[in-house]
Amino acid sequence: MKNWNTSAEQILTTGPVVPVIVVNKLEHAVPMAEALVAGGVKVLEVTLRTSCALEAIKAIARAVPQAIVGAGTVINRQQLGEATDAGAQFIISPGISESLVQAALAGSVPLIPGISTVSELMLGMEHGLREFKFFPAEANGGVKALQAIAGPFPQVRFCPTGGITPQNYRDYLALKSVHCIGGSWLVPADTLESGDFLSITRLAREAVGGARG
Ligand SMILES: O=C(O)C(=O)C[C@H](O)[C@H](O)COP(=O)(O)O
Repeated sequence: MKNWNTSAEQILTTGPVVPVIVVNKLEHAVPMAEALVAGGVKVLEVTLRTSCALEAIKAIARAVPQAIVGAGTVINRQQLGEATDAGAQFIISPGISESLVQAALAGSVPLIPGISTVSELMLGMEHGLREFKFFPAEANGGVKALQAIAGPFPQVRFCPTGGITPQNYRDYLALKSVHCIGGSWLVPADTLESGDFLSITRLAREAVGGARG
């Protein structure tokens, strides 16, 4: 039984785009989150790829209550526990494993695992999950592949991620099976590194605006 304090659906239907973020310097975390929120993007995936990622999640959770901050690149039980303790409101994984799903089901925040095959999707569905990341979206066949995979499972919804760009994201959002998309282009490494938070707000605003149009 899931005992999550929110649902994966709630997270993925908050907005059309989820930035996939790599924070290298802790001091960037809060102004970056504020910049994204100012641009209309509330759901933030901070990847556990850097040494300050957990601290970044903690800082955003504390200082930017309008944001819904989650942890990405979570690949095992230990990281799931650490991210939840840091205040992550959801967990995203590039893939799916039995032990990660078990850990998530025993925890308090939603897991959105990555799948790239029908069999992985079925593994998640066996545990009652209905929301998944489709990763790596473009390399795995893009919109066509996702449509084919989703075909037999009308109740399942996705957040495609990996190779999504300002040029192709609307193609994914047009699918009924897609709640939102994930992308790193919303927080470019050099933009964050130079502290150009106005550009981050602009990218967020453009992405949200473009999704509606
Ligand atoms: O870190 C994770 O948990 C991942 O699953 C990988 C990310 O989702 C992609 O690296 C984002 O892809 P791009 O937008 O093409 O840069």
